Amino acid sequence: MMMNSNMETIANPVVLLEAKNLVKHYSVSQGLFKPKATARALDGISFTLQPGRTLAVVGESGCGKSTLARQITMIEPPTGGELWMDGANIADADHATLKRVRPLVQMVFQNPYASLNPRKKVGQMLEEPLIINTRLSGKERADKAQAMMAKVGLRPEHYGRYPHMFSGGQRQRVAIARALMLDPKVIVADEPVSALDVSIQAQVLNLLMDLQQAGGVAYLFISHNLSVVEHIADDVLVMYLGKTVEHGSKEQVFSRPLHPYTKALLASTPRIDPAQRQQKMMLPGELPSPLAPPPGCSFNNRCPHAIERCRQEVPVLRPFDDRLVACHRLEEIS
Ligand SMILES: Nc1ncnc2c1ncn2[C@@H]1O[C@H](COP(=O)(O)OP(=O)(O)OP(=O)(O)O)[C@@H](O)[C@H]1O
Repeated sequence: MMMNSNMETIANPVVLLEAKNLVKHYSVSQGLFKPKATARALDGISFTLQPGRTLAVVGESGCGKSTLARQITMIEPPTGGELWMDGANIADADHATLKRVRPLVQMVFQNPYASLNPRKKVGQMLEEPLIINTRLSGKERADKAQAMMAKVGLRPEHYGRYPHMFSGGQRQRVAIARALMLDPKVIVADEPVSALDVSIQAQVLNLLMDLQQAGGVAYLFISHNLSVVEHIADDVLVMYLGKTVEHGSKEQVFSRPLHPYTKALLASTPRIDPAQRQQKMMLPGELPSPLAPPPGCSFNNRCPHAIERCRQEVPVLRPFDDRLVACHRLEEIS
């Protein structure tokens, strides 16, 4: 976790991907004869990803996590901000640059039942990215696919099988293998274990961690499940209505959450360690619509500490206690 450019260079000189003030707005129709509204799905998100590290992005459904995934994987361009990867700002890159950089970021989706083509055998699915992006021979592709299958814990005979012949956990292993075929530097994993049985989740998480240790890939790990995040993350970015409210190391955020929203999220998560259990604090109300966020701090209508200033002034994300937090009242409530 880095606070400023000096610390960044000292702490870790290698930054694989950097998002600077990333913005994604969608124009939304409100019906006939009504002007279009703007949904601020991402409203100025910044972070860096380093090799071998996992940044978890957490927040309630609708806070903008999947929108962020689509920007990082270059599925759609952001409305504003910068996204630096391999020396290029891919938020504003030409076709040739995108073609070069795209293979460096791969995605693992939530549902391995939907993300794998039911008509293709595992071998075909693994070799497809190689056919498109490399000039390897058929034999070389098959060897690479088999080697990757071994890495993710699949057996050689799985090569000729279709997805329906696998369990959920095995399908997710296939999806992970496919994501790794082009040796990406970054993998965006969007709720990669939430569709799996709880008994299988730890196996897949451990596989992701082993692969990271062996190959140095960075994960942007999107999840609403904080128990899973506690298991896998190095750093945590908490999002609320398209904005970062808290961003720090997992240890800092989990052991001493500062933003009232982070506190509420953690309080609603079952913790194994009794020392980490907190007084239950339920979040009142629902996440406001990104079409009409409340003025001032977007969390003010649900925050137990909100004062008049919170209803008027947007809090900036500022360094506090070795992390970044956006709250006017930190000094009083921390
Ligand atoms: N293509 C789109 N057009 C209009 N609004 C959109 C579009 N995509 C996302 N949004 C809006 O942006 C906000 C963020 O959506 P997003 O799917 O990124 O949230 P999320 O945190 O990933 O939620 P979930 O966990 O349910 O997927 C939501 O209010 C959503 O309605």
